[in-house]
Amino acid sequence: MTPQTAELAVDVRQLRKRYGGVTAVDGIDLTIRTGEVFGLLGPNGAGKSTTVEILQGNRSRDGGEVTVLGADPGSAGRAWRSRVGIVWQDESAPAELTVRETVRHFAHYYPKPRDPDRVIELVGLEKKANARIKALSGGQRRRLDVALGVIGDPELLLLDEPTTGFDPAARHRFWELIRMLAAEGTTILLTTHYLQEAEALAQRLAVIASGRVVAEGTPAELRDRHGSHATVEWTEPDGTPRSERTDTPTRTVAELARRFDGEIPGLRVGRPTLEDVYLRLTGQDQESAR
Ligand SMILES: Nc1ncnc2c1ncn2[C@@H]1O[C@H](COP(=O)(O)OP(=O)(O)OP(=O)(O)O)[C@@H](O)[C@H]1O
Repeated sequence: MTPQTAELAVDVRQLRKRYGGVTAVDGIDLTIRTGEVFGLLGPNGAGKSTTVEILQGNRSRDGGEVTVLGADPGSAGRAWRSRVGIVWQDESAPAELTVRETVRHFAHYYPKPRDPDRVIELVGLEKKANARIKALSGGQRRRLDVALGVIGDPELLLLDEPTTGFDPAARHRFWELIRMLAAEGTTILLTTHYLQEAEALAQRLAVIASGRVVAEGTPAELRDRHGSHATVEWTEPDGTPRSERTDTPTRTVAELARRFDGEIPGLRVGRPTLEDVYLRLTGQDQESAR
């Protein structure tokens, strides 16, 4: 193994997966460095879940090479599994058990688990520690799923849409948890539909559409590379609102300042958001404009 590959927690080359006549993953390359938080973005049906399931070793592939923590997930054993944290979307934990009983029960599966009560607190379920699973709300249930994903103190955490169904406070609490795990050195891959979430958490992102990577980089790189124009908005003295798309907003503002001889009424300079870039990259900007 070269030093470079040793630094990679996930190394995917030309991954392919078909379901009958449907090509779900069409030659994806992905590298995730050890200790990095990596976001996988893409519209419904882009191939995100399929990719994550292959990385987890829960789905076979039709082509390509996949290395996760130094092993092929298709053939890796139990010791490898205990190093990878997975958050299931349909966890079949027994509904009659309480939250604390469930987390303690799952802790037994791992050689070096985290403290169950600490994990319950981390996901914000301390007030529900003695509640039965069947009495949890959907969002509380998802938080329990996250608790079960991190109880084994994994080196790599694979999260497929972890915050779907969370209220805003729970989402922010989850972000804190991810940041804390990342600060402790956990490598994290998460798929999400929330651009704000990707931007808040991920050091690098890949955008996939129709089973292919259409862009990869830091959120700032994606914005700079794929969303060049800024928009300058102002109001004319007769009250008419005006706007101009430009690559040189500073020059536009300077010209306006000269013309207005001082304050420019209604001045706003907008840069494309990651969401604008994402919609363009995935071909959804035309769709949403229609
Ligand atoms: N078990 C399956 N059998 C047949 N087709 C499947 C199966 N799982 C996924 N697909 C198809 O493969 C493609 C990729 O699906 P996948 O679930 O990986 O996308 P996704 O990016 O996770 O979407 P979403 O954001 O909606 O969860 C879709 O066209 C989907 O219909």
